[in-house]
Amino acid sequence: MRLDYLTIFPEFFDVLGISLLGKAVDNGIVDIHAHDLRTWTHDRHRTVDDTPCGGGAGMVMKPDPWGEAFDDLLGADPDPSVHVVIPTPSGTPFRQDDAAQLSHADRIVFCCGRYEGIDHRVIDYASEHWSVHELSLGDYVLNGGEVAALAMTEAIVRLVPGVLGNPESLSEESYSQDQEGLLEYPVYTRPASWRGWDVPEVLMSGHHGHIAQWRREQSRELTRRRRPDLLTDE
Ligand SMILES: COC(=O)c1ccnc(N)c1
Repeated sequence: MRLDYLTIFPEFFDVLGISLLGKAVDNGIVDIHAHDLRTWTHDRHRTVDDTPCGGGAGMVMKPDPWGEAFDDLLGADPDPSVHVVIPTPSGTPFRQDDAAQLSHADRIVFCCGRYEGIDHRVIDYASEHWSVHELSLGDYVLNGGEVAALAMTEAIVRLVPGVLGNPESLSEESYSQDQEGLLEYPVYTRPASWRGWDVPEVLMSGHHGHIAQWRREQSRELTRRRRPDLLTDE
């Protein structure tokens, strides 16, 4: 899997060389390239933004640098197997299913906008050539798409075979299919008693059936309280 990041702050993505994702890069499972969008500017000030047509506050990212970056990175031939991800507060919610689908992609290009956003014609042009995903992490605004791109990257890449040491752990996580899309149950480890709080007895019983039932009940109760929208049968 090759991941490209178009951004005016490429140093944001230095962090991807650390920990699990760093190992995935070392093992050749993932190939990461961060690009400074100003590479594709030609004026003395390396300008990437301009005033919004129609007026309004702030600045909009000019289309030209993006188009020239696409030309260099992807060429002009349409290829639906290339996924262009635009992190934006106006995107569709990024969910575990999106991470799962994108974990099968061979190529993902993250376009990290700043200011008031990217000239919409960039998205229109990309949509004619590649598979475009305008995705939001949640109902809040960030200063740029970089932090969101990092979060999406981690959610996606950890699902790629060979990245996680123990793929078994994926099956019991929140939102995983094996968890019926419910929130993950509370977890405990030693000591059995800590500052007056004890590990639930059932988890110390060694009775796998009872433990599995307790965990299912905990997941459903937690989901009912925090995310009733995830409960399909109620
Ligand atoms: C500039 O990007 C954002 O502000 C952003 C991106 C993805 N999700 C969000 N909730 C915000």
